[in-house]
Amino acid sequence: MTDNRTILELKGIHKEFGDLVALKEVDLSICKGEFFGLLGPNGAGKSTLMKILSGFIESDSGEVLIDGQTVGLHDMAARRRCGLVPQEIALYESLNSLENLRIFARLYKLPHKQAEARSEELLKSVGLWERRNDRVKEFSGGMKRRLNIIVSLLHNPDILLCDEPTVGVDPQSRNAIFDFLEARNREGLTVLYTTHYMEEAERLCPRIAIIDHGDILACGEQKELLRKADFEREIVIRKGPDQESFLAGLKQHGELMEDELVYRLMPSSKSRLSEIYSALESAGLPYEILDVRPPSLESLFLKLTGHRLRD
Ligand SMILES: Nc1ncnc2c1ncn2[C@@H]1O[C@H](COP(=O)(O)OP(=O)(O)OP(=O)(O)O)[C@@H](O)[C@H]1O
Repeated sequence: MTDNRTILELKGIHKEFGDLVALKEVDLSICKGEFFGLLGPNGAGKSTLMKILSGFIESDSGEVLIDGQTVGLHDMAARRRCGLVPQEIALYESLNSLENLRIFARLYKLPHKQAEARSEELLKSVGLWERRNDRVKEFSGGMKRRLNIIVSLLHNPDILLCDEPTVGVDPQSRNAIFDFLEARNREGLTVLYTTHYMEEAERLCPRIAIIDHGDILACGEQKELLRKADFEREIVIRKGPDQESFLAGLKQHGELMEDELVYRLMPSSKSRLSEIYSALESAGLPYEILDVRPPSLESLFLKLTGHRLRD
């Protein structure tokens, strides 16, 4: 359950790699108990932000605060408030799952009894207890992902930083991961979840920030962001041969994006659907409306950036 107290705050986090600006003065505020999403395409700066938050790299400028206190790079007590689920699987393949957890428990300096009890509880919670003596290299991708997630929870953090934890996971395992994270979030865990999958942000994260080229372009409740976008629906039109004047006509009604097989028109709120239909009708086939649907995060992203989430 979310309460209104800010648990994690980023103020002006800036990071450059040579000439490349990976993060541009990022400000974000995350409340205790939130499931907050950071949505952006590959290369947007999500992992860089997660690495800064978990103390792997240092920002060039800016501050990270937990419960209002500035966190220094080597402030281990504060860093332990966070657990990081890295994008890459970080496990010892030739060891079994219990041995993996024991190694990480030692790194976290957990007392032995506590570590054993916590490992059992966590392995059971992701359905891997029966497989505790099997070597990780024999695991499916989804099982490795689940183990990767619980490693980051061994020390009972208050904040879980999940960096695209479902990359390469089949839909069934993906749902199991979502259910697991949602259950932990209901128990009070604050989750910061990065993804380039719109569907994941839609399902998991009531509040999101959209990031592109290191820049936070929008931040707020999903519903609010979509309501504020100056379009009420998205119209999907099957592509035909290029007709400059036809396309120019459509552009008068709103933002027009070109996809592989379709155009997506995001009509401004002033545009009338009937005018759009008649423009299409007079252009004749093969232009064809395939779908008229409420705006999605994908169309909002297109509108904000001019390109798709997964270009
Ligand atoms: N150590 C580094 N040295 C140089 N450039 C880097 C380094 N780490 C990241 N970058 C660059 O910074 C930008 C942001 O990368 P980052 O990994 O944070 O993006 P991302 O949103 O996590 O995308 P992905 O999901 O593909 O990892 C990219 O252009 C990337 O090439």
